[in-house]
Amino acid sequence: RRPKNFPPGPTGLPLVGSLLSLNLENPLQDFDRLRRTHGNVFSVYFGSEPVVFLNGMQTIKEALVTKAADFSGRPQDKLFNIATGNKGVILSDYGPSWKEHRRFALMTLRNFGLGKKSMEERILGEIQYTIKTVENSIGKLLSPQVMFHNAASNIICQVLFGTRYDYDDELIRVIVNCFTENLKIANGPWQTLYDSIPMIRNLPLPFQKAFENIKTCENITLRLINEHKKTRVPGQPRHFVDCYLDELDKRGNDGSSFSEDRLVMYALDLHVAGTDTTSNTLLTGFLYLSTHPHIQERCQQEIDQVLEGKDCVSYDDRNNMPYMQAVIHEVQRVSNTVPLSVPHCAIRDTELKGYFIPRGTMIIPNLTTVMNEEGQWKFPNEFNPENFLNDQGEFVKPEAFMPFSAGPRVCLGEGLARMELFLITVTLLRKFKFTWPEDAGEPDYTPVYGVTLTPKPYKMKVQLRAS
Ligand code: HEM
Repeated sequence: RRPKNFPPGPTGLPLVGSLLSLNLENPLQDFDRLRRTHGNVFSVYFGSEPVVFLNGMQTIKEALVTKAADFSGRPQDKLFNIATGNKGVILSDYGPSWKEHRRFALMTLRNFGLGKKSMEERILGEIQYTIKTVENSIGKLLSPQVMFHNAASNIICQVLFGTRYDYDDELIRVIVNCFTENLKIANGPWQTLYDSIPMIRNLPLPFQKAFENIKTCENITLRLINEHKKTRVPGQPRHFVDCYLDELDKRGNDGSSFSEDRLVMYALDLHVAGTDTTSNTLLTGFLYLSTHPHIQERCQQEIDQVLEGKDCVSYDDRNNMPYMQAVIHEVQRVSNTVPLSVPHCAIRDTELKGYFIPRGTMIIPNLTTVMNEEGQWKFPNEFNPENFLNDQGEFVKPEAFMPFSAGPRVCLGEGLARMELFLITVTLLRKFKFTWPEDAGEPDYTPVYGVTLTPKPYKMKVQLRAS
């Protein structure tokens, strides 16, 4: 039974709650239906645990920004908290250790202390390999899935370890396999069963694979970190790992939460958070660009004009490319890459929109309901860069643009992700023309549901543009 004045929602059954009435393959439509019945704040029982859903820009901002001190926790004692030993940053609860680590990453990623090579150079370096892959497909069909996945993964590896890996490298293959399997577990019934029925946690059921996968990734990352320790010069960091080791030296035994043990999980967290998200957004982008030739051509006109005489694009060029900026933001809006954000948790007893929310309640901000919210967008249900342009053709960002969520937990890699999306899209559009194959039938824009939304596999035709 719901606590008094708790957000309304469907009646559940003992033990399973409402799970049997949700389409677990893709519950987004069910959540939409519940919103229409119960309003912007409703609750659903996942097993015996009540979970509160937040919908629409106004409600989500009120919770995550205005009442940030009440809503910025993370649920604890769940499968992935236990499997990661709570040592990363994504699932770490609101508190000094999360705050210190978050601040450190933001500072380091903002180019302070990453060594001689800036973030931009690292991205542009990796793009050369992407160009080669596309060049090999000129006049043929290109399946961009693996290419974008590797580009995003390698950019993070460049930031973390100053290294890139060949596309068929064994180490990357193992890590990617572990991530993919764990994302599937994170999104499937075994995680729910583990979380809601504690007495089955030690049984040899499929969720044990999540523990094995994390151990495998930890061992690989630990080996890499140990190799870097042999060649590092203290005070001259080459990458994120060196910066962290310098920070450890500086702190000594000051009782802070920094430790080598923590670094391993931290590096893995950044890798997992930065790979599928960015690559799925790029995949969605090129699906729309290859099926909307007039939008692609208008981007190319702007790119040619602004970059005339320049060897390669720089991130600053975005300020002279309002149309390109609008297209990339529109791609992020329609790709809705992280549809349900990462679950939050109420840090103390609180209230929202007149409802009582007890401490420890799991909170899910449904970002999907903001990305296509009626009244917030000129064209909420179509792919149209006009959503980000004013009458003078200038780039404007509506308040409802929040694919990275909002508040103190807002995506820590937002700056890096935006730089990647801009530099990769502009470089590829400048050099190549992408078209939808005549015999491929109508494009299917419906994504495959998961922790991140993925476009269905597709192929595009590639031609070299006249220089
Ligand atoms: C298009 C790409 C990306 C999208 C759409 C995206 C989206 C998100 C979202 C929605 C969250 C949850 C925020 C919340 O809890 O309310 C998040 C968290 C996070 N993201 Fe991203 N992200 C992207 C790229 C990246 C990259 C490249 C990195 C790596 C540097 C990264 C690192 C993180 C981390 C560490 C968190 C957890 C932050 C915390 O709990 O304090 N993300 N991201």
